[in-house]
Amino acid sequence: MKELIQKLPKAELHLHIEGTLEPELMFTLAQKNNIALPYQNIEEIKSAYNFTSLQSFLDIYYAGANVLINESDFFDLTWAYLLTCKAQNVVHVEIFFDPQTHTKRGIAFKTVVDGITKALTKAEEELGISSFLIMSFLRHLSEADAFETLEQSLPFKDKIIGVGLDSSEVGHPPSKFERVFEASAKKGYKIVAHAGEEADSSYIWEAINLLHVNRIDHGIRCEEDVKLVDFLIEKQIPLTICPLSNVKLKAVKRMQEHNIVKLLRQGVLVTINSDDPAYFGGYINENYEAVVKSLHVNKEEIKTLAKNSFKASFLSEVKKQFFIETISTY
Ligand SMILES: Nc1ncnc2[nH]cnc12
Ligand SMILES: [Zn+2]
Repeated sequence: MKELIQKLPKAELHLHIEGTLEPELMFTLAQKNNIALPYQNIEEIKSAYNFTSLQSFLDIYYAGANVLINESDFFDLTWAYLLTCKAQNVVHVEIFFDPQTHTKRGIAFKTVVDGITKALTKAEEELGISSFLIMSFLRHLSEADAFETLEQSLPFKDKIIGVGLDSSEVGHPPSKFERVFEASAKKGYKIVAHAGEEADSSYIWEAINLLHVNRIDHGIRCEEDVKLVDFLIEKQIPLTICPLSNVKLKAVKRMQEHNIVKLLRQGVLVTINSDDPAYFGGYINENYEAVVKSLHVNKEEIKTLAKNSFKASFLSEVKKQFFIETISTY
């Protein structure tokens, strides 16, 4: 199975580029940019990654992102991730970035976008990896703040395919951002949102009915509501699930209890993704392997998961079909 997972072409649809900051690069950039870290060495960084909830992770994740200052830092971060994609046969990526995490610290929107997109362009040319960029609004901040970010993004619209919603979920429902998502859709952005990761299934309904999402990020709490699961199946609204993340952040107790395979067998369009791989102990292949090990999926189901990653992507129908047919030959 490990060999099959490695060989299959895959797309990654739920990946926060700030969440690919490995401790080694965090340390190097901190020294280069003269940023104080609350850790003396790489071992101390790694041992801080013992999360009890989404918020306990986010506190450390935002502190880590403080080392990203220059365009070249964003380039190096993104390029390192793309090299891992190449090694794992990930051929298409749809990457999130959190503009507010950086603009709040005085880093220009342009610095962030230029650094990331230069790496994405190089990856297309040199590694054959295609990509789209999605900017996420931080839901713990205000609606006004999100509107300001939407405005800032407009000069870079040709580089950004869509908008998302992430950060602290409970207490910040999709309804808080209904108007800014409506404005984003009017500008032509595609729409995704984190929902039902920690918060209940009503957040998923809101993401569908109020934000009009193209897909749901996480969405694992859909299973609380049979009508919602039926709706996801009927409309084939994709869920971008991140198994290792869910266990690390205690959204799911143990991998053996994860519902991804149950949802897959019911006909939900689920995909496997890594979320913040530098923090959660694995990139995409390690997520597939963890699911195989604990949930006894068979070869055909693995292939379906890989096919789903293309089906749920923003690629053209022709490209989707090409990858789906290629996977069928394995
Ligand atoms: N898993 C996650 N949930 C919400 N916001 C995030 N930002 C980065 N990773 C996230
Ligand atoms: Zn996420």
